[in-house]
Formats: sequence, C-alpha cells, structure tokens
Amino acid sequence: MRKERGLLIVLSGPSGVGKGTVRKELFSQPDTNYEYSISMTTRKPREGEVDGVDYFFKSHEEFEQLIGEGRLLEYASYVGNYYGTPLDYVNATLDAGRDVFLEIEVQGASQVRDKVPDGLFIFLAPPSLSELEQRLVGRGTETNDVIASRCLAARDELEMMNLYDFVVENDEVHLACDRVNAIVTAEHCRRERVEKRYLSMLKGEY
Ligand SMILES: Nc1ncnc2c1ncn2[C@@H]1O[C@H](COP(=O)(O)OP(=O)(O)OP(=O)(O)O)[C@@H](O)[C@H]1O
Ligand SMILES: Nc1nc2c(ncn2[C@@H]2O[C@H](COP(=O)(O)O)[C@@H](O)[C@H]2O)c(=O)[nH]1
Repeated sequence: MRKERGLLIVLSGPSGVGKGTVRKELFSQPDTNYEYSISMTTRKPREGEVDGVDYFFKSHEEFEQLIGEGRLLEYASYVGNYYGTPLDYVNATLDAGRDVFLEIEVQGASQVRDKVPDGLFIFLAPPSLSELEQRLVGRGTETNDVIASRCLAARDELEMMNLYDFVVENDEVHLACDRVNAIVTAEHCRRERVEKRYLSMLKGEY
C-alpha cells in the first residue's frame, strides 16, 4: 500500500483579517491533527513573541543566506520585512503522512500554489474593509503608517481571492474555524475516494 503524503493546507488573506487568531484557535482544539509550520522572519519580535514558537527570528543576512541555499519553500518581502517557510520541515512532515498548516500572506501563497499545486488553498476574508482596518487598529501592534500600508496592500490582496480553492469569511472566529475544519475533512474524503478508485483501476476492476 502506498503511504499517503500529508496535505499541505495554506491559510492566507490580508493582514489583520484574523489568520493568526483562527490558526491559534484551531491549534488549541484537542482533535486538531495538523502540524503548524513556524515561519522565518526578519521582523523584530513583538512583545510576548518567542523565537521558535511564534517565528524563527532571523537577521537580514541570515534570511538572504537561507534564500541563497534554497532552504525556503516560499518567501516574500512584506511591508519592509522578509517572511518565509522552511522547506525541509514541510517536506519531512508531509512525507511522514502528516498534514502541514501554513499561515502566510498572499505573495507566498501564490508561490506555494506553483510549487505544490495539489495543496489546499483557503483565503480568509474580512466582513468588510472597514472592519479589517478596525482589527488592525484594535490589535495595537503597528504604527499608523504601517497600518495604512497594510490596508493599502489589502485592496490588492483581496483581488486574489478568486485564485483560491475556498474563501472563508472570518466574521466570528469559531465559525471560521468550523469552516476550515469542514473544508479539510471534505478534501481528505475526496482524496480517499480518488485513491480507492486509482487502486481499483490498478487491480483491473475498471
Ligand atoms: N472574527 C473576529 N472578530 C473580531 N476580531 C477579530 C476576529 N478575528 C481576529 N480578530 C482580531 O483582529 C486582530 C487581527 O487578528 P490577527 O492578528 O489574527 O490577524 P492576522 O491576519 O494574523 O494579521 P497579520 O497578517 O498581520 O499577522 C486581532 O486583534 C484579533 O483579536
Ligand atoms: N509569505 C509568507 N508570509 C508569512 C509567513 N509567515 C507569516 N507571514 C505573513 O506575513 C504577514 C505579516 O505577519 P506579522 O506577523 O508581521 O503580522 C502576515 O500576513 C502573515 O500571515 C511566511 O512564512 N511566508
């Protein structure tokens, strides 16, 4: 029997929509079965953020070395900092048959789409642009200038939602989590059906 590779789940969307909140809620649920891929970034840690838990915090030079060595599945420069996904971790985890969950911005998601076309791509959408801005302001982690840049970037990012397999509205965190879980479960069922049919065809049953 072939060992099934894990599913690569990509949750993306504009800054402030609630990707981190939804991801943390999903990972606090005892039956969640995905592995979270911790990203690398050159951004400075926010208060309370821990190296190796929230991100692997890197210097600009260290990050560019990782790029040069081809050790990132994807990376993006986002509002003045680099962010990227460690390739070895993702491959090893998928090869072990475990699902990997990426929470990344849209440029990176489109690179992953090119490299892993059979991934599951979910766009998290805000109820409105004004609600998105309110969430960034309410989070209180960025200066007004950075909030303005992120809101500007969001207008372009929202245009990319039609490139995703699914759009999930983050109106309420628990509803958004239920929707993400339902999408992943349905995708696993679909893959199982395809795999069974493939094996039956190999046995000459079709
Ligand atoms: N459904 C929701 N309703 C109201 N507020 C929310 C909801 N989801 C998240 N928030 C709030 O919105 C703010 C931004 O959320 P979060 O940091 O998770 O966004 P993000 O998409 O991960 O942002 P970034 O991409 O900048 O890391 C936080 O203050 C969070 O508490
Ligand atoms: N392309 C990637 N984007 C990433 C990655 N890790 C996080 N992110 C996204 O960056 C922005 C800003 O994050 P913040 O922590 O500074 O608010 C946000 O949209 C994250 O989802 C990554 O590895 N690659």
